[in-house]
Amino acid sequence: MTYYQDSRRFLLPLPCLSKLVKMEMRAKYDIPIGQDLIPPIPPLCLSLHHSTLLSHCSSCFSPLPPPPPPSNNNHHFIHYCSLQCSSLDAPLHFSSSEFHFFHLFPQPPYTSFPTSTDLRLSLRLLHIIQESKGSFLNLERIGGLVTNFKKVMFLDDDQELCGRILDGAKAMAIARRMRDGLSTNGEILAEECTVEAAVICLVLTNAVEVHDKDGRSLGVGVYDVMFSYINHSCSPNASYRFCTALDSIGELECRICPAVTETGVGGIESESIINGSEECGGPRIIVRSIKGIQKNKEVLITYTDLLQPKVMRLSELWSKYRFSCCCKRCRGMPTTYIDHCLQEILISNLDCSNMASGDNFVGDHVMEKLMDCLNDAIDDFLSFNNPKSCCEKLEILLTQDHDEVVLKRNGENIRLLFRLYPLHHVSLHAYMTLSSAYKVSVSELLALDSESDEHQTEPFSMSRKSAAYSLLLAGATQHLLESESSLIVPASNFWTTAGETLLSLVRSSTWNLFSRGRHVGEISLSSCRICSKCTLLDRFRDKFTDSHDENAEFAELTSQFLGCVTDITPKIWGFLVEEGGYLKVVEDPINFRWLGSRMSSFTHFATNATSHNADETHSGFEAEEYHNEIRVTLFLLGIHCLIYGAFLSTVCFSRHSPLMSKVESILCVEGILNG
Ligand SMILES: C[S@@+](CC[C@H](N)C(=O)[O-])C[C@H]1O[C@@H](n2cnc3c(N)ncnc32)[C@H](O)[C@@H]1O
Repeated sequence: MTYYQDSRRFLLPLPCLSKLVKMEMRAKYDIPIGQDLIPPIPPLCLSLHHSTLLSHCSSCFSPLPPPPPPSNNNHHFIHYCSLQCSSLDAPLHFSSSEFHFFHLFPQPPYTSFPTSTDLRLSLRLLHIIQESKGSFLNLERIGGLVTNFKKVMFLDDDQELCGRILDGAKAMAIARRMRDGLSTNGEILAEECTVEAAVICLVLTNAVEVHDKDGRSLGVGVYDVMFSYINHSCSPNASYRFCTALDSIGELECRICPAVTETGVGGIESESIINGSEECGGPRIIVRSIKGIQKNKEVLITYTDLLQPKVMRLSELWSKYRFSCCCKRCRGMPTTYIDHCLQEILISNLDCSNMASGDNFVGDHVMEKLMDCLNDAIDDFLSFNNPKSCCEKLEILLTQDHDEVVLKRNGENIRLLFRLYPLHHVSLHAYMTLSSAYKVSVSELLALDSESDEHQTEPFSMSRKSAAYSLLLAGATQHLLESESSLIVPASNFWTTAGETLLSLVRSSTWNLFSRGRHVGEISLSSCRICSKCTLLDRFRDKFTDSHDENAEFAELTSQFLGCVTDITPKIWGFLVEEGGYLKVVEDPINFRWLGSRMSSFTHFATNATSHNADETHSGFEAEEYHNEIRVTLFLLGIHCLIYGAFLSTVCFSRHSPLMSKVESILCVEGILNG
């Protein structure tokens, strides 16, 4: 064995540096959009986050009833929902030395990458591999799974990460010694915990966050090669979801198969591959096509947030997975439309057309400044429980000119005046945060005083803003989806949220204030005709079944939906944005043609904003009629958004998706579906 001496004086055995095998998954046949590609796969092993240890079963991840108050007798770190789960998982908890790890480190000491959860998962995995007689001769691939060990520990210049992995490996080794009744006093040398370090690298390379049906992260898991061989793309053709062991009944053929992309010494012996046990009660993973995939084409998922601009995606993929993405979206020359929008800023005091092509001096400084402002506002909301201040800061971030002194390549200092582009990724984050921060402010205000008229107008104005921002976010994502169809996953969430927010505005009691003394009876919204122009509701009632051509159905329903919302939105947008602020700049949240003309002459951006005083000429009975009409139109729009969001969720996550059930129950409450 060759030894390698690195700058921190750790002595590690240098693994074989030969060319490595690279694996991927390919489609066995032509596969249309919206198809499950593999049967649900059980996990190899799982670990709950520290924050969910008390609330969820450590074996099957199902929610537990609230725990009894702590006593001297119930000082357990992990809990189970049943005897069956306990008998399945407790032996691994003890024999992997996870139990001893908890006793050594009752409070999670490792908070950054690798976290204490990663280390517990690594202990479990190491034990499972040893029990299945797996080999540790090739530390680049253990149990069939790639570790990136050499890249992380030897070739990379991120010494901090390498140091953290070694610290974690030592902590694992101490827990394992304690389990074996050995002394834990002496210092553990790096060469004594090489295998532990390699398993941590395996976990960092292959583990996925496991979510519950509401999208909350419960813990992390490693799945076998059928999932772990799937590579990343920023323009993926597949998504994944989790289901319980009970949900996964029924036979499904595997439509994808492993393929070797680069062969070399140290290939994969089929007997060294480990598989998850069907007995395991933990969440299964299923992969699904979100685009049509041709036979023999590679199946790809995303490892990162696709609404980030290229530079942020590349940096995250490098720091977490140690590769430079060369997918078609990252390679695009010139930059793809979506990446151009996500990073575009509008400079008002420079003639950009006169800038030399090497003058890309704006990027990093400006991005950092914008991200700082965004994070500061989000902190006010989430850490300091001050949604109002968050909204104020974000409205300023979106509306005002920012200035920044930057250094040009030629050493010259230049003062830039710039503003966010409405489709910039910081703008999209701001819309998302504003929608929920206004919603929370409404509940807080109503909780204070819901009686007087005076106290109803402010929450009503905030409800309008919340609805407007959620519609703008969904519309902006749909606009980007037209050039990058893998955005279907966020689009599904955003349309559903927009639908819910619009319906909650429709149900606001403040509408009665517009009745001028006369009581506006609850207008029977459910009895108004839903829509004669599209088949969305009928298709929803059929649960989007019986399609003979999934690709064509997707295109058809999208076009029907866009046709309807493009017609409906201008009738209510003026009303939603009446309160002013940044929203007044947005001419239309669905059809972004206005961006072209408005953005090319930036100086007109703020001053030319459309005036939406839609009801200034209305009074008395007219005003009442006007508001009833607005309310019905908002309702109609909300229903369209909900149904389309549910449709997209069936494409990404099947007809049994949680969003589909949520929309079903909302439509039942609204009287549109029979319960
Ligand atoms: C979960 S594994 C995927 C399967 C892996 N290719 C293998 O050979 O087993 C993740 C690792 O695969 C590699 N990988 C995944 N997507 C990639 C991409 N788009 N470009 C380059 N390497 C990629 C990286 O090394 C990454 O850390």
